[in-house]
Amino acid sequence: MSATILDGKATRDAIYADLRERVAALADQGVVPGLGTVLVGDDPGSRAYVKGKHSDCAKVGITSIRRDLPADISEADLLAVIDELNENPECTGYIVQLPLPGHINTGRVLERVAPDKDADGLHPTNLGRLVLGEPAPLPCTPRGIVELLRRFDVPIAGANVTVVGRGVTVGRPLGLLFTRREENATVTLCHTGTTDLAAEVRRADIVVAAAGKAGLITPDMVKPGAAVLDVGITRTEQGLSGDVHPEVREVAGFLAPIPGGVGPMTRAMLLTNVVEAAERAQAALAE
Ligand SMILES: Nc1nc2c(c(=O)[nH]1)N[C@@H](CN(C=O)c1ccc(C(=O)N[C@@H](CCC(=O)O)C(=O)O)cc1)CN2
Repeated sequence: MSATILDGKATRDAIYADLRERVAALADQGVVPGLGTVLVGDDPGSRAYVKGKHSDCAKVGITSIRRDLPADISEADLLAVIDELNENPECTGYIVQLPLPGHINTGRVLERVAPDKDADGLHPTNLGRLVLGEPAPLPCTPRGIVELLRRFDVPIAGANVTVVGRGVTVGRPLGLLFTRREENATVTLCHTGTTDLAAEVRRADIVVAAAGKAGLITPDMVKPGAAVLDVGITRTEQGLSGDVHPEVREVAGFLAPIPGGVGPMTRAMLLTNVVEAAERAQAALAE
């Protein structure tokens, strides 16, 4: 039996149809959401992701603002760009594309983003709000994963979830999301110090692989019928590889593959965060 594919592209298209209507409703009230991106250097992957974000904005009717900066920019000059976007009224939300070059302190840069303009949900204040269960923009990949599972009716409440990878953009915030009351799952967060990864994966109803190690999750590690979501991307001369071995498709009940699974949802959740922030600001003005 082959897994049902969690189709991120079709789901993203449905989300964009809804966002287009919400952006039009905001425009009727004189509000135009604007997404800014800050890209440092010329890593081809990061360039492609930023380009994708701007083409998505055009599809939905969001204004886009680009700040493409040289790889050797000083941290002080980068912080000045952040300050400018914080003040720019056309930019209602923005992101700093990660990873940043090694000479820049990523934490210091993300902390400088105004929390109300943090479209990525990665500002410490917004991560703190997530811990506290307060409304906040949610990190895009974790939010996209939960949204994809919901839309395909994969049961989350009561599920045992194993997340492989403890990075700040995926693994850690995803653990927080799955354990909120709304989701009510039980999470095991695995990392390089996990002693028996296969055992942790084998007892999971939902597996999220975000380690960046091609083919790490093999069919023998997966409980038959489990939902498996691939997030780790490794680029080789032969093309893209995910963390999930291709033969997992024969064991899993649901599979979010690379490409076409979680990635398109990451993009869709970014625009959702931007539209929601504009709606919140509009509602506050109307009060
Ligand atoms: N500031 C941020 N930086 C990064 C994030 C993030 O959410 N915020 N996530 C990733 C990169 N990323 C978006 O920025 C991203 C990664 C992958 C995809 C995607 O659609 N992937 C395709 C595969 C094609 C490919 O990667 O070449 C897919 O899975 O179908 C979208 C966005 C790190 N940085």
